[in-house]
Amino acid sequence: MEYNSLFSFKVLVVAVIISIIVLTSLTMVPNLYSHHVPYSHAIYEVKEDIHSQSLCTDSSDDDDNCLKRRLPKCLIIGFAKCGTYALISFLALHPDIATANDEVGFFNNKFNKGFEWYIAQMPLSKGSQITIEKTPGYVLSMTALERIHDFNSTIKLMIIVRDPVNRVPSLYAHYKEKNDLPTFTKWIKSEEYVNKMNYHQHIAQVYKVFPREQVLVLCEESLEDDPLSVMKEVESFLGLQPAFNKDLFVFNLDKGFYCFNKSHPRYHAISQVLKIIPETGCFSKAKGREHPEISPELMKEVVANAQPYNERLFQLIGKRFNWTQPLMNNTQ
Ligand SMILES: Nc1ncnc2c1ncn2[C@@H]1O[C@H](COP(=O)(O)OS(=O)(=O)O)[C@@H](OP(=O)(O)O)[C@H]1O
Repeated sequence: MEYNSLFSFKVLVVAVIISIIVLTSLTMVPNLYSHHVPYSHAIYEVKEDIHSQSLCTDSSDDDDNCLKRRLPKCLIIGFAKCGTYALISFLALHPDIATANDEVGFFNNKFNKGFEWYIAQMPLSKGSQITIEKTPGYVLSMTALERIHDFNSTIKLMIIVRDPVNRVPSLYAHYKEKNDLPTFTKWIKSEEYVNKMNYHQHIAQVYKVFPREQVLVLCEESLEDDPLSVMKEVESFLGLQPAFNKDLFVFNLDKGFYCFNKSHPRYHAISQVLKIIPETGCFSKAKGREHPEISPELMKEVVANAQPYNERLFQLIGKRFNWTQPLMNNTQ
């Protein structure tokens, strides 16, 4: 009898302890939909929750309590090898931005999959967040641009360009990994190469379809040298509350590029979904590749070839970038 009551008492104590543990842990799990959760925490939990299923489907798109996949309100449409991945990844640090992880290629290559498929490629987001997708090939296709316009004529577009002197070797290194290319000297005589310098022609097409105020043209060299100032420019273009600051980025001497500041709390929220080396907080080695060695003579040729294209670009967009100039005749 005595033994029985002692046993019951022990069971009761264990039950009470378990209940306390369960209740405590439940109250510690932040509730995404609670207005008591500090704003910034809730947002980063949303980003961490990026791979889970849609949590609501019927509410209005603007509903901030509704976590679901939303169609993009901004696209990074070009150009390949101009820092598009660094751009979208750094933007993911903003609490009001949700970014698609991979290049979706919907408007140029996968349009027949339909919008249901497209939306399924998007990250989970809250109503107040802007979803951004990047596919550098969109800028090269008039069909894609027209489809984007039909989809949303007020969508914002970002284009990032790079000094051809840097982009051309980057493209060459990229293609060379997959294809049997001629030597760099031969390649820079090819039509394919000449096309790669022709930002002007493609951006002119964009301006035929979209009003200029919906299109932001950025420069890779600025993103590389001073990511914060580029992020601020984008923040203002998208009409977002300022949330970027210098503590988010650190220059990594080994990599030679700005990387994420791993000790910043916002980094942890996005590091799971981006292609980042965990030890360094830098992008993988596919970003920041070795470029082919270019002789000074060849470089002179690349610069001279690019010059007229660059001028046309600057005229078109109404701003200049500090790109390589050909040497003056008397210093050659
Ligand atoms: N912070 C930072 N870290 C690493 N890399 C950076 C960064 N900022 C810009 N870049 C430049 O991005 C170039 C790759 O461009 P993309 O991401 O547009 O390439 S891709 O088209 O998606 O393959 C890549 O080109 P390569 O140097 O030729 O590899 C980089 O120069």
